[in-house]
Amino acid sequence: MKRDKISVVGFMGSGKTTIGLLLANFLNYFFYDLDEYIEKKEGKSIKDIFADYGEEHFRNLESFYLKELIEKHNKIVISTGGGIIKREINRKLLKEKTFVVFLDGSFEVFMNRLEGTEEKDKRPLMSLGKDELYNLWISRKPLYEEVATLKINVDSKTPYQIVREILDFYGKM
Ligand SMILES: Nc1ncnc2c1ncn2[C@@H]1O[C@H](COP(=O)(O)OP(=O)(O)O)[C@@H](O)[C@H]1O
Ligand SMILES: O=C(O)C1=C[C@@H](OP(=O)(O)O)[C@@H](O)[C@H](O)C1
Ligand SMILES: [Mg+2]
Repeated sequence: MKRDKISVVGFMGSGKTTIGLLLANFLNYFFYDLDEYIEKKEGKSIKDIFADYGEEHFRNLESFYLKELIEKHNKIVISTGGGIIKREINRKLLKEKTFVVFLDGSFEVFMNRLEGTEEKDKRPLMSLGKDELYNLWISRKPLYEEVATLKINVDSKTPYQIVREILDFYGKM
């Protein structure tokens, strides 16, 4: 049976928020960006949650609200945050309940998209050094691969082209 819950995973700057919204519009599905959902529910920005309570607390909220969204809705696209695959329980949920789109690409492309923008300031982990961020990407890559139903390389493609590719595959399922 075709899954009507779609999740979008990938590293910071890969385009999850952008692509998820466009995809949901094409499919006429509900759209939730998990980071935005957490901010709304908690009345606090991601940046402040990290600063005031630390990353572990953010990860607890992330797991809780991912489960809530997946359980509550059908015909939904969920754009996750780049660290969603850190916890096994999240990976299991994504794999079992959603059609997972992994936005793959080059580290340099992702970093260039965020460099010098206010998008960078919103992401607490972007204050890590370049080497640490690169190591994070390398360590997470196999986890994105593990959950992926569909992997798309997003380098030098417009959001519209990426969504077309997803729809081509999803439509044939
Ligand atoms: N395919 C693309 N080509 C060019 N810029 C993109 C593309 N996808 C996203 N962007 C831009 O990159 C930045 C990060 O995108 P975003 O969707 O917030 O990524 P993520 O949610 O994965 O961190 C935004 O400024 C967005 O407009
Ligand atoms: O990679 C991560 O651990 C994070 C990515 C962010 O989301 P985006 O991937 O949408 O930037 C956000 O969830 C938080 O800052 C942590
Ligand atoms: Mg995002």
